[in-house]
Amino acid sequence: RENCLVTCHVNVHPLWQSELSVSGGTRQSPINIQWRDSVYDPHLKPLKIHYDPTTCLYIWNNGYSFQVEFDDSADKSVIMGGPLENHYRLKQFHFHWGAINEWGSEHMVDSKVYPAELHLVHWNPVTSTSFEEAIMENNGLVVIGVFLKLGAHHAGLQKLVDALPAVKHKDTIVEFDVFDPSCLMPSCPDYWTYDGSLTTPPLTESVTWIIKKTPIEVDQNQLEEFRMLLFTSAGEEEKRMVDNFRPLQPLMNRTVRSSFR
Ligand SMILES: NS(=O)(=O)c1ccc(NC(=O)CN2C(=O)C=CC2=O)cc1
Ligand SMILES: [Zn+2]
Repeated sequence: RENCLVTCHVNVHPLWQSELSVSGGTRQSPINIQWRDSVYDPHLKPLKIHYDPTTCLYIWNNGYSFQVEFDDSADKSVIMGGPLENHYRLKQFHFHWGAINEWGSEHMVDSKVYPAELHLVHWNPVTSTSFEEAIMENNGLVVIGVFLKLGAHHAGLQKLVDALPAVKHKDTIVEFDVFDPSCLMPSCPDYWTYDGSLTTPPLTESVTWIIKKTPIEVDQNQLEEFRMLLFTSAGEEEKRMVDNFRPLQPLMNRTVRSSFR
């Protein structure tokens, strides 16, 4: 007897309903990372991360996700090494998640989807004079992707979760003065890297993606706090902020490199 559960999900967020893909895009994100097709690159160095917790400024709800913004006026919170030729400055981090634990991440690994994905967004101060300029530059940005899986309570994340009720509605903001996002990094150094794009408009093909192999664990309550946020502003009919991920994009003529055998 055919007994299958078809878990399908239709992304209805207006942003992706029109699924505007950059016309003629050849390096769009997110993608499904096929582990067996990724190529080990022995020249890839370990990623070096130096975040200064005092560069943390505030959290805000931008109508797509909640975002933590950093003071990027100096080389205080930077990453280097890995596939990078110079250092990149941390500008912001945000998350993507689903309405239920069965989906939510943007990238997938061998078609495995995670309940959520963290993006730490950095820009190249050597080739650009501002984040806004770097968005338009080829390889102007580096985004580190970290998968979240259901498991143990994440103490570091909880400080962030406790602030979410204050940014429930779109365009609300709350001060968030000291936070070290390296507490959200898995201890395993392994990553994949490939050339891609922003996953929300302007979808520019300016991103060197670094996707960590090992997920971090968060608990059910923490994921449910994400799902209490709203896409909508105060006074509007409430729309829960869930399923804020872009559908998979074609790999086209790209190779995903791995830092590990
Ligand atoms: N999901 S992702 O690919 O990491 C992705 C990352 C970033 C952006 N866009 C921006 O950062 C736009 N932006 C500015 O220009 C200034 C603040 C701000 O949020 C879009 C998508
Ligand atoms: Zn993102």
